[in-house]
Amino acid sequence: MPRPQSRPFRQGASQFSFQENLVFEKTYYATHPDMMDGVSNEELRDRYLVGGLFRDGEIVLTYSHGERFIIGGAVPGASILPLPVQTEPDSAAGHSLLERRELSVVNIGRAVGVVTVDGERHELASRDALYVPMGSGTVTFEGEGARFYLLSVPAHRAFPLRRLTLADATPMERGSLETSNARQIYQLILPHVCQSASLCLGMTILEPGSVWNTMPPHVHERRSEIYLYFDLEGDDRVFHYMGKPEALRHIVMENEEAVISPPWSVHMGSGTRAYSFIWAMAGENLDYNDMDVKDICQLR
Ligand SMILES: O=C[C@H](O)[C@@H](O)CC(=O)C(=O)O
Ligand SMILES: [Zn+2]
Repeated sequence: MPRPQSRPFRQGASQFSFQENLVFEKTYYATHPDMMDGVSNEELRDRYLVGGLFRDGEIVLTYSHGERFIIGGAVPGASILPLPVQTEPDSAAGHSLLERRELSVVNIGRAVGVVTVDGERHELASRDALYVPMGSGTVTFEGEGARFYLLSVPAHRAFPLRRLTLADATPMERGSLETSNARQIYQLILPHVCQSASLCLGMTILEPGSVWNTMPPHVHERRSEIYLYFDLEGDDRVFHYMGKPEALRHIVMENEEAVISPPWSVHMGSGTRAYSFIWAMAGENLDYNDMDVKDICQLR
C-alpha cells in the first residue's frame, strides 16, 4: 500500500529527531537527570517544551518516549479533521491509532466542538473533556472556534467512552491568595470519576491574583506528567520550573504550550497573571496521591 507523503519537519524540530515519522511531527526522547547539567536554554526547550500544537485547520501530533504519550492539538476551523491512522510498522499500517491506545480530548477553545467516534457525535463545550477508549476506530474533529488538546497513551483494556464536564466534577480547593496560589483542581480522568487503563487527567484553574501552581512541588517516580498552560493573554508568560528539586531550571512558556515532566522532575510554575492548565499523567498506577511532596526549603 502506498505510503502517504511525509511532512517535512518544521523549523525548530529536534536536532535529535533523526528518524522521520509520518504521523508525528516531533519525537521527544526519554532523558536522564544528568542531562540537566550544563544544558543550554535551547536544548532544554528542545527536549521538554511542546509548542506549535494548535495550528488553524490542522491536527498536529507529537510523540514522547516517556510513557509513549502522544501529545497533540486539533483546530478544525471550517474543516473536519480525522485522527490519522497508523503507518508503521507494516503490520499496523492502516489500523486505527487507538488500536492499542486510549485518548483524551479537551476543548480549550471558546466555542462548542464536535468529536465523532465511530459515527457517534459528542459535543464538547468549552472546557469539556472526552475519554475515548482503546479499540475505537475513526475519530474526527470539527467546530469553528473549537481547539482540541489531545493526549493518548498505550492501554491494555477498553473502558466506556465518557464525556466529562467541569460542572460534574467537585474541585479540590488548594492554596490561598496570601501565598498567591489559590486554585481549583478538577480531577476529570481518575478512577473515582472516569475509568481508564493508564491515563489520569485534570484541569487546574487559578483564582485571579494567584500565579503559583503546585507550590510546594512534588515528584512521582512512577509516572510522567504533561502540563498544558492556557488562558494566558498575548504577552503573558508562565515561568515553568523543572529538574530535580535541588537543581531547578526554568522554561519560559507562552499560552497553549505544553511541557513534559519526566518522573525525576518537579513541575511547577509562576505566571505573570492567573492562568489554567491541564495536567495529565500515565505510568505505573492511577493513584493521584502517589507523589513525593518536597518542602520549599529543599529547592535549589
Ligand atoms: O500530580 C499532580 C499534578 O502535578 C497536578 O494535579 C498538580 C496541580 O494541578 C496543582 O497543584 O495545581
Ligand atoms: Zn505531578
